[in-house]
Amino acid sequence: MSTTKDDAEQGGKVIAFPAPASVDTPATDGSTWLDRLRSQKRQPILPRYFKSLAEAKEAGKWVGKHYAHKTGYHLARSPLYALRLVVRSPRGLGLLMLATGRYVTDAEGRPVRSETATADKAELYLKLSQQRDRRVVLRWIQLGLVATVGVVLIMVLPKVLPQWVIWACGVLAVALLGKLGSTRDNPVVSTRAVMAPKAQKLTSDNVVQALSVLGIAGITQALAKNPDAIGFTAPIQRDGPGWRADVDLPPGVTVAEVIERRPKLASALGRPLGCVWPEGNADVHPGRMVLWVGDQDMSKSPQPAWPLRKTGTVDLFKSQPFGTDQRGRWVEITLMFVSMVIGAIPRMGKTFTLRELLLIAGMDPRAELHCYDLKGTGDLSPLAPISHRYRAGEEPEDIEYALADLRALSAELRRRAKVIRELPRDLCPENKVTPELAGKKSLGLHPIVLGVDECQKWFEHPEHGAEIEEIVTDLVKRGPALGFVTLLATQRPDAKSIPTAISDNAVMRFCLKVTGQPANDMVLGTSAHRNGIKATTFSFRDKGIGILLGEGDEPRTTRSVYIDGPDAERLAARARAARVAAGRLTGYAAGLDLTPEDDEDTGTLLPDVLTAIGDADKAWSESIVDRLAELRPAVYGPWAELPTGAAKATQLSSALKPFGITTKQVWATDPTTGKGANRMGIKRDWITATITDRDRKVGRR
Ligand SMILES: Nc1ncnc2c1ncn2[C@@H]1O[C@H](COP(=O)(O)OP(=O)(O)OP(=O)(O)O)[C@@H](O)[C@H]1O
Repeated sequence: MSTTKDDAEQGGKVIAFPAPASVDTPATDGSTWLDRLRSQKRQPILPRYFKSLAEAKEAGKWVGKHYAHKTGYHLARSPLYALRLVVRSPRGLGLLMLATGRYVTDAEGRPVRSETATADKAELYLKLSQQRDRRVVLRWIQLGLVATVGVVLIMVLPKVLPQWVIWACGVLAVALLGKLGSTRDNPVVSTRAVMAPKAQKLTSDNVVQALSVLGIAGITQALAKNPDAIGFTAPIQRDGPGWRADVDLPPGVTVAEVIERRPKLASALGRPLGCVWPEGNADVHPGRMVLWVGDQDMSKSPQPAWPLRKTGTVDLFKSQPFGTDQRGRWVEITLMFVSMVIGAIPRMGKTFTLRELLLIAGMDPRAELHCYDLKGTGDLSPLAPISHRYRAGEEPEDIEYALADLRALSAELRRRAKVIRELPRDLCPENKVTPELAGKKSLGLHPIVLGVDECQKWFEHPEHGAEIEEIVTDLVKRGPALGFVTLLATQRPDAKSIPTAISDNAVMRFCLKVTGQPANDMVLGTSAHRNGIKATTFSFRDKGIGILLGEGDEPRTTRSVYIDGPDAERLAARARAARVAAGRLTGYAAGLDLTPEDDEDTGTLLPDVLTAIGDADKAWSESIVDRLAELRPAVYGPWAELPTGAAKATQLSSALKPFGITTKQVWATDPTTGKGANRMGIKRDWITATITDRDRKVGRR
């Protein structure tokens, strides 16, 4: 141990203090040249739209449309432009002749010559006059030559050139003269086909100035000591339809403090609130801020075309485009294995968001939809043609219906748990539903999506509220691993509307505008407001805009896709067609709805199948489906439209499954060819036995 020179003397003894170890590396930050090189982030060589085919196509389409619009705009106005050119061409001709006259007569030298026309500058005047005479002679000769060539051309060309060339030259001459005859204040093309947004450029001075007036002590003190205390880690640049600044806040200041003061920041920058979006970059440190300032308010900026709007089906196990962020980039959402709570004050886009999510789910033909519109206005009615269970309203019979469905879902949850438990490890390594397992019809592990608008009406129900809460809590807690997706929307997010056991277990949250911290934290989680995750800062104009939590680590401000009623119906029709093709049209959508009295499907299917089999003791499923369609076209018509016999058989098999009836290979004769064959079918006895069994159960009640 070394000692310092300042060794202290104590009671005659000399105590040796250890020399303070130097902890700072003197010259550099301690890193090597290679370390510094490695810590640098490489910017992509190619722009994003070159890397993804979809984005390249989107960009190409956009550019094409842009120029097509401009062309169309100007073409529509071309007669007006032509008229202006014709009217202005005489003035153009006059100006041309005037300019020629001035050139030939050397008018530009006149002022100098006049100035020298005095007795004391006579010699200079003489020189200039002689020069002018020579120049004028030369220019007259030039003019003469040009005029002669012009006259000759006018006389000769019409004889040698085709008529249209002469006309084209004439039109061109008039156009040039018309252009010459136009003034700067009165151009030929006086309006623009597209208007560029007049957004102010964002500069580092703007940013520093704005941050300095937010009243954050850490920033104010740091700037007082050092005007460069706010650092910029990259040049301020365009990023999508706005400006992006990568800012290093002074030590000790966090991005959450700035986010909390977003309205003040917007005011300091002189921009609308919907344009100013400070975000944290948690990958770096809590003081690294990405400040994005849009050209337009988020609620007004155009949203790119929703990729799912035109074509395609969906795999719920994969992420799907849900909305766009402030910069117009798609925010994706994976619905499998999550439950979701959507909250907002009325009229902010909660139902639209729920409907969009249910439509996404509906585009996966495997997903079984259970849709409940407790407001009762029919907002979810576009989903009815693809729903397994659907109800609008909160009348006692609606609640009875929902309860029966929930009890069935609860039983299904238990069945699934058993199925998963008993599956071999290699097929089900994580003890949860996988895409492969969901695709196996025989296992019945397809996604089940429950969507409830104004869910508080269920939980607050005086008679059944407690039971509903118990079942939904189970669906939210145990359901995700077993293929249940629960989506709950409410306009009154408090502990009564969505019981805490449910909201605490919802992985995904989407909070549109709310008015207070309790509602904010109810949807986005405890302390969200304190941590700067605030849906209270949205304005009443921010329809469909909310904070999305649960997809990735960071909260993301997201604007859901605007899908109105007719649009939703069109999308649902597409989804229905996909279901019909896959033989997955079930329940309400297939005309086989639940009757609450029996807690299970009764409908008329079994007697109908019996009628379809007729006197025979067995029949092929495809023949039964055809006869069913003749019997009740409105109910079974879509089944008979399936393209193949196998698809019809699958459809009938899934409809009979809830009754415990499994179709099997049966021998029958093809009525058209008269040949016998083995195909999927049903024996009469199976149906009669099931009906007898059911009647016995009902009689026992
Ligand atoms: N993504 C969106 N983009 C633009 N406007 C939207 C969007 N979503 C919803 N809106 C607008 O907001 C209005 C209200 O939407 P919605 O009916 O979903 O609200 P809500 O919160 O469910 O209201 P309530 O509580 O009364 O049912 C809609 O009529 C629509 O015009």
